[in-house]
Amino acid sequence: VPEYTIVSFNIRGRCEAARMLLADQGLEWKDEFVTIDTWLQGDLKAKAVFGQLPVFKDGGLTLYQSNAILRHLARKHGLYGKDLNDQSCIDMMNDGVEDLRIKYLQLIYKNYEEGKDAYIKSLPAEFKYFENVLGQKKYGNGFLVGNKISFADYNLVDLLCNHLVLAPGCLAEFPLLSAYVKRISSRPRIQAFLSSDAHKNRPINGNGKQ
Ligand SMILES: N[C@@H](CCC(=O)N[C@@H](CSC(=S)NCCc1ccccc1)C(=O)NCC(=O)O)C(=O)O
Repeated sequence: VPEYTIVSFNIRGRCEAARMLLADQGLEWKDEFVTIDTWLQGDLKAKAVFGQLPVFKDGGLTLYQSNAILRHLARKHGLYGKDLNDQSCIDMMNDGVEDLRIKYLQLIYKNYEEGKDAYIKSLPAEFKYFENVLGQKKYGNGFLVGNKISFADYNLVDLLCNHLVLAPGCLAEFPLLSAYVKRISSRPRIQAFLSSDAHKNRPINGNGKQ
């Protein structure tokens, strides 16, 4: 029986990065999808620490907050760098990814029709920071920090994949970011996960906009 359970809406949303991490690491998990009706009628929301999904269960541990879930898995599975400095740099990078994710979600859920064009025009200014980070890597632009994948990489790749749906050419002027997304998404288990029906049939967001 898989030790991990993800309880979420049937969307990629804030959990797909964790699913990508689990798949890449060869780890099993169970997905429990909650409908909006169940969520609003049931006591799931009332029991949720912040009244939100996703929930992650690891044996007796129940975790909310998608970034806390990523960090928990990173600590358990060696995806948090080689030392304390790496951990802090990885935290810094993941906070940068979260900043962009919040902007993306704001567009999707609050301002899609009116805000889409301006948001896409603002992307080069956002992406150039990550392009610069990859350019500083002495390991040939391998990962955000050091020469080993971390939870921040799964989080960024998931978010960039969402952006490639929103604006297909958005990485064209960022060779390092384009190569980075290709390289990580073609890791065998990630490639298998991304081509699975489970992934492909899951909408990116909860309101059908992408
Ligand atoms: N900081 C949290 C944020 C979790 C979150 O926003 N969860 C949303 C759903 S996931 C998401 S990306 N939300 C974006 C906006 C949204 C709100 C309500 C429903 C669907 C989407 C949620 O549970 N909404 C239901 C509710 O609040 O009753 C995290 O990182 O997990």
